[in-house]
Amino acid sequence: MYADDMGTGGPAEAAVDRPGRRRAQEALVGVASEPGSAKPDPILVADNVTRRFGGLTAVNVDHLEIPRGAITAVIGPNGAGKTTMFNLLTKFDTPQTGSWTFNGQPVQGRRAHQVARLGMVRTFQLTKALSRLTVIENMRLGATGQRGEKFWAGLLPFLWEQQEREITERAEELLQWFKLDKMRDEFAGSLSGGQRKLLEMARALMVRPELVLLDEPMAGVNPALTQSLLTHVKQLREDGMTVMFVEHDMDAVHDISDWVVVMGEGRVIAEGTPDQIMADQRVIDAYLGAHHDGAVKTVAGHDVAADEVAPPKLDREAE
Ligand SMILES: Nc1ncnc2c1ncn2[C@@H]1O[C@H](COP(=O)(O)OP(=O)(O)OP(=O)(O)O)[C@@H](O)[C@H]1O
Repeated sequence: MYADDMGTGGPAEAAVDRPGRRRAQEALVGVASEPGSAKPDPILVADNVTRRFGGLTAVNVDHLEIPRGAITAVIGPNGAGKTTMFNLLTKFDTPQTGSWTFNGQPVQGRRAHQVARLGMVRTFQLTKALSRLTVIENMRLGATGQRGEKFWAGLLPFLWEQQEREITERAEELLQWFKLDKMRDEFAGSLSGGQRKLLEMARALMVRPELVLLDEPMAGVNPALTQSLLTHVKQLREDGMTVMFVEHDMDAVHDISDWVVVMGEGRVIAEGTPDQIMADQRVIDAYLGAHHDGAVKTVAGHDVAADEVAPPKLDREAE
């Protein structure tokens, strides 16, 4: 895990070679580009997940497998059910039907904090950093559930103190990695929107997750911090983590993802590599292309009206 490298100046952010990326992409060679396709080593497998709000079916996913060690983007028009799906998978919401396993273990019957302890955590579209707590206090809260969870640690103060010390050390390391260490004692409310997104991601990592779900991590973040965020997400993959992220910015999707899941009206309507997805006529029709609902999209860093959007041709990440 990357935490071990962090004490010595942080992970190799500038690393040109990305074995994690190569591994993830090689593992996906030969995987069918179709909804519900089987993956060689899925970390998450979901079946028959439905969530209705009154008469509206927000999520209706027959089968979904998320490849381990890869970055999977979840894209789709507004209201497609992406956030609701994240809420369900991490038990922030309850479906009408469905079952899913994480690392082969059923998630049913567990609550959100227990799911986090299993190793699956999420961040939110609107950051949840508690503005009247300092940055370090927010980080320490991210470890909730670790603290005092062992019976003997609760009884023996020195064990508890040791755990507290470890939590603080990890928080300090993560803050350093995200370059938030100078803001350590500032109120989270005084951070910029982008810095709060970084804090949110750093806080999610407090529980040493294996799968991180990021809901629109780049939304509202200025270009300089966007790069930093993308670099951090790529580094998670290098450190062996699996990432799922909801994103509308197709540049970001193409830049960092190994696999793309497209949702429409609650269903998974397509899956594939970024190149396959951007050339998929159904996806162009449903989301990327002329029939999109008039929203403005970002292509190659420029905002254009949706009906001007051809399947984007974007520069690939430097190998
Ligand atoms: N708590 C709720 N009560 C009623 N309807 C809801 C609720 N949460 C979501 N919905 C509806 O479910 C549908 C899916 O919403 P969701 O937020 O999951 O979409 P999304 O794909 O994440 O959209 P966006 O890209 O705009 O964030 C929408 O029609 C939304 O209005």
